[in-house]
Amino acid sequence: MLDNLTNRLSRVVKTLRGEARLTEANTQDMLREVRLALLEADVSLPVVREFVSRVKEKALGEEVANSLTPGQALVGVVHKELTSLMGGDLGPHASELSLAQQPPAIILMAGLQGSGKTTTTGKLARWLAEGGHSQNGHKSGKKKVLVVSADVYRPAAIEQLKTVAAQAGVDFMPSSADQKPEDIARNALDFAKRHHHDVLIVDTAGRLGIDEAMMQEIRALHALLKPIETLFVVDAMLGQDAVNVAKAFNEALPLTGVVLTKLDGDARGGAALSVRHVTGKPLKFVGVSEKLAGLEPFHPERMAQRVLGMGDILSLVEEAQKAINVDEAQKLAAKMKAGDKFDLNDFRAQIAQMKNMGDMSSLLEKLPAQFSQAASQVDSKQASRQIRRMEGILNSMTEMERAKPELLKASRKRRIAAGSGVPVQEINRMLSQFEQMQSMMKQMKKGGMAKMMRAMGGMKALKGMKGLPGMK
Ligand SMILES: Nc1nc2c(ncn2[C@@H]2O[C@H](COP(=O)(O)OP(=O)(O)OP(=O)(O)O)[C@@H](O)[C@H]2O)c(=O)[nH]1
Repeated sequence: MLDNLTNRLSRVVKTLRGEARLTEANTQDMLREVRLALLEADVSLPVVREFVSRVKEKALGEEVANSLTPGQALVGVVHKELTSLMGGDLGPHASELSLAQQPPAIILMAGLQGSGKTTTTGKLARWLAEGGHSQNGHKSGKKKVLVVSADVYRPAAIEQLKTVAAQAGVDFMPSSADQKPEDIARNALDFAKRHHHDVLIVDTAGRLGIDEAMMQEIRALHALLKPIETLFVVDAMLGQDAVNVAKAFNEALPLTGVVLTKLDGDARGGAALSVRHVTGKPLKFVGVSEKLAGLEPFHPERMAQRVLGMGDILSLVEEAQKAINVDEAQKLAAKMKAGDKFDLNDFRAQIAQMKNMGDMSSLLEKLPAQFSQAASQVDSKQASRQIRRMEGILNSMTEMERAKPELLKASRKRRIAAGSGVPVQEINRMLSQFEQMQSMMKQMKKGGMAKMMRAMGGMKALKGMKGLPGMK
């Protein structure tokens, strides 16, 4: 469901690295991606518009300014709004079935032909009989369930319900095509009362499209039975059409909830959000297979998390902050391995990567034990300052100069000093340190080098570099 939202958001989170906070400008891309993802998933346009504007409002609001990173803040806002769109705003138990009625609690099933009404009746009966139901978050035990079909137009429908009732292990009330739907309902209710059923589920006739006769019939059944739950069953594959069907049923009947079936198919899932939005009624269940066990209670929060692939995105946010460019890191490592070709251009690239990985202190914390002792003696603030100064120097040099710093004349060094705001002595010191480092590299054993590379930031990005000795 809504796979694209995860993908698109991941991409946006990546581009947000390095941004200090969410602004009108940098959220624009994100909002466009969210919009596209929802439209691709078949969510209807008005719903998309409203959702996007809510995310925008929240993202630019107060809450975000104080949060850790823009990426996290953003995903947080989308998650919250998605939960609310899926029904989280209706309260924590809105998705639960309500059965708190003098038994039998009656559930009326409504929907188009082929939407999965009969199958869902069987699934629901089984689920209740097995004690899957909970009230206010607490399990409420196994139920004695009776099912009946008021579909007098299609005798096969009655047979079908009989079969699923047997599979579900619940009681089935026979009915026949020559009876009136209301008589069937009355008889079933009477039978359920006499036999102390906790729940009576009434399956109704479907039509190929919305027609007035069908609506009247189900309204009459509703008036007679006064069900505590009137569930609208809708096929997720209907896509945009689901909205119109949902609207018609919602106007004809006081629906209490929605069951979205066939979510296991090619359905893009967006219908769920639209239906929820146009009816204002909670999604209570989703059908995820043809089998009787294929029914899942709907949890807005969990579904939103699943849609967002929350774990993945959050770890991606962290990854993005480290912002290690894998290609770059591999190139550098290859050069360091060679030992001699590592010049100031590479050094500059490396500094940029280290900066992206976060401040020095957090970087040092990630070092393995053998390095952390030395690291603890480093003043990380000072180190960060030092790195910034080195970067200033390197940025003031040309690429050619960085490749062959030994050619730098004194007059040129003075100009670099002026350009970077760092005294000439410090430039000289840096250059000679770098020279030492280069010769050290040449001498260093390859295994030792690999170890050092791995230590630098616990570089996940270097994982793929099997070629280096000492690398796993
Ligand atoms: N894959 C999948 N198939 C489902 C699901 N729910 C129902 N189906 C299938 O959808 C088809 C129609 O389901 P029915 O339960 O017969 O539909 P109905 O709404 O009762 O149709 P009528 O009785 O004609 O009004 C059947 O082949 C079911 O097996 C589901 O969640 N997933």
